[in-house]
Amino acid sequence: MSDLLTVENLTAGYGQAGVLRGISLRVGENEAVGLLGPNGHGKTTLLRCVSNLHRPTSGTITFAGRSTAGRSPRDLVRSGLIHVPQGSRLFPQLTVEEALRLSAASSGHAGSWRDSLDRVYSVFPRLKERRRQLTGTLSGGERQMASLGMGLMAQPTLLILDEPTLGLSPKVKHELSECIVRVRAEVSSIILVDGDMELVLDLTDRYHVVLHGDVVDSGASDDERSRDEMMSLFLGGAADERH
Ligand SMILES: Nc1ncnc2c1ncn2[C@@H]1O[C@H](COP(=O)(O)OP(=O)(O)OP(=O)(O)O)[C@@H](O)[C@H]1O
Repeated sequence: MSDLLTVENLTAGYGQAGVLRGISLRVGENEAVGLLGPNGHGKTTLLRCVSNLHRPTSGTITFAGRSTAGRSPRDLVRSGLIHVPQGSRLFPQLTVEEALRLSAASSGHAGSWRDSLDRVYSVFPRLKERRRQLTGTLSGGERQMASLGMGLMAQPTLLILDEPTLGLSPKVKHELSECIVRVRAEVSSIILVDGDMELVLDLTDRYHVVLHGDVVDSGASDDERSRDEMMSLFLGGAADERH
């Protein structure tokens, strides 16, 4: 499988505080990769570096065969690297459909918005029902669907989803995860970060555990053996924090 994204020896932080400590990973074409790990260990920072929303201190990132260094987030969006951030904000005064169209236009796909819209509505029937509703009045789950839908409207090759189910009830989470299964059929590759380990493993092919800014464990997501080991890594990492 050829690589769509490679991250090599990446370091990054905020001021004097180092967060990423030489982390490396790769995402293949037609692959969904999950990032797992306790809060505050650098997953979001890594994703922000990949999208050039945060500048790494050292290391290299290659997307679709080209270095991302020095490229604007907008340029990366136009080349198919789409990041749906944690708690992403919508435009509350726009209807669902207006927000979806805006996403197509701002990512350089204004000409094909109708086809994209049909695809998004087939992935998220709930968004079709709500298409004339202002996004500011959507429920939490619907808001997440709209954020993911906006991501799809940008015609991603790599779709980065950071905590899509954060704060959702189990029922809504289940509905959203079914949508993510359908999203997978629409895009080449996905990086998924979520606090729900089972959900991440169910929706991905491979996983990495990120602890203290580095990958400490990786494997196939359907490998039962690793789940227990992962839990102890998590709990060990969280325990380190408290000491
Ligand atoms: N803008 C910022 N300024 C200073 N420190 C930050 C900033 N953003 C994140 N951090 C710190 O960097 C560390 C890593 O945070 P990051 O959000 O990357 O972790 P995470 O693994 O994604 O956690 P979570 O799952 O809680 O989002 C944390 O200690 C966090 O407080």
